[in-house]
Amino acid sequence: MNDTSLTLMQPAVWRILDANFDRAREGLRIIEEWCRFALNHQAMANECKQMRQELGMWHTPEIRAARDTARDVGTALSHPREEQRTGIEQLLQANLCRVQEALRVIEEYGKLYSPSVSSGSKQMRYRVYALESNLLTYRRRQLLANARLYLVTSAAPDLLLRVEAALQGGLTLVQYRDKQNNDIDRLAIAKQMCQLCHHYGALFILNDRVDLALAADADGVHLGQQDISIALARQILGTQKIVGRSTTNPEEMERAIKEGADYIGVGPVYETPTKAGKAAAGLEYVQHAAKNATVPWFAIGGIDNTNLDDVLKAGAPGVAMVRAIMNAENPTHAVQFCLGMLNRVPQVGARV
Ligand SMILES: Cc1ncc(COP(=O)(O)OP(=O)(O)O)c(N)n1
Ligand SMILES: Cc1ncsc1CCOP(=O)(O)O
Ligand SMILES: [Mg+2]
Repeated sequence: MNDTSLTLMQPAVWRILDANFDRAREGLRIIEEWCRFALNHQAMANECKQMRQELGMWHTPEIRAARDTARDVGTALSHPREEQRTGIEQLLQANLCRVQEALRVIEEYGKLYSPSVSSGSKQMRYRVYALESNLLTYRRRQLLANARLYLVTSAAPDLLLRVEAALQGGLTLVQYRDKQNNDIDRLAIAKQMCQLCHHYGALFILNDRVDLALAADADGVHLGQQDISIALARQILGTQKIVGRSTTNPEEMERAIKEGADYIGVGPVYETPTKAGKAAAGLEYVQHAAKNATVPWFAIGGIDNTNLDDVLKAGAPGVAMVRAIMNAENPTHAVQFCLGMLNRVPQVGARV
């Protein structure tokens, strides 16, 4: 490019850089506020702050002087998706994308202005990708730590409608458990259920199958005692996904926690046709877990509104249910009733 065309082009490049320095800083500020005031996460808030300050140093007076908002034809442009935010996940995701796009623009047009700014913007974009992963991971673990009610699904002709009804009741943790369908149907259902859960800000866990959990981009997998190791599950899913393990006695609990389970199932508390042939572990094991579990845990097995109070009195901070919700006439009301009982009992000790 010759000097003349470069000189003619320069103001336009400065305007582009000016707009994108602003976009990147504004987006980072929005994410920083959530990290600071909602998550109380100083490290992530500081990471946003440091990147904003670096962008401020690159945003020179000559670039700012090129601003011409009056003649900016883009100020009148909009899209419905820019106007709506259905939840905090979508708000954060929209601003993370905004920052990443702006940094990509700065990287490209910066090549015509300052190679160091261009390369610096590229490095900063990777920091924003890492921030996005860390934010998502933190959000998953926060949701898991705060979950009191865990729906484990069973076969139903209106499965997704029932799960949605349960989510509308305030459910925040769902496990898709499917012992009948072939893998093609399982994966199709898993992808739909995952999308549904995320729309409601809930976690989606897949039972048994790490491969399908990976393919469906589930938030995690639940492993039984006969399933693969947690280490192998993490090798396949990555370290940012949730891995749960079933336990029926103190030895299995100790082993599950030692191998790094993010949460454990404790049960079956009572015998249940949903898992026929499995002996009940009883309330004694719930009491043992209440005294000894050092990770989030959920009592499971034969629990419904007739015995939930007993399970809570035994010390369970959270419960997993299949029939009590899946077979309920109104899953929304069933979830609301159980959450009402669960939330009346303060969570004893940290669930993290
Ligand atoms: C929360 C929770 N706890 C225990 C189980 C049982 O899982 P598993 O032992 O793998 O048995 P199946 O569910 O595969 O029959 C669970 N699914 N969820
Ligand atoms: C999957 C599983 N693991 C232990 S008990 C159980 C099933 C619980 O089903 P329900 O809540 O209908 O008794
Ligand atoms: Mg299993």
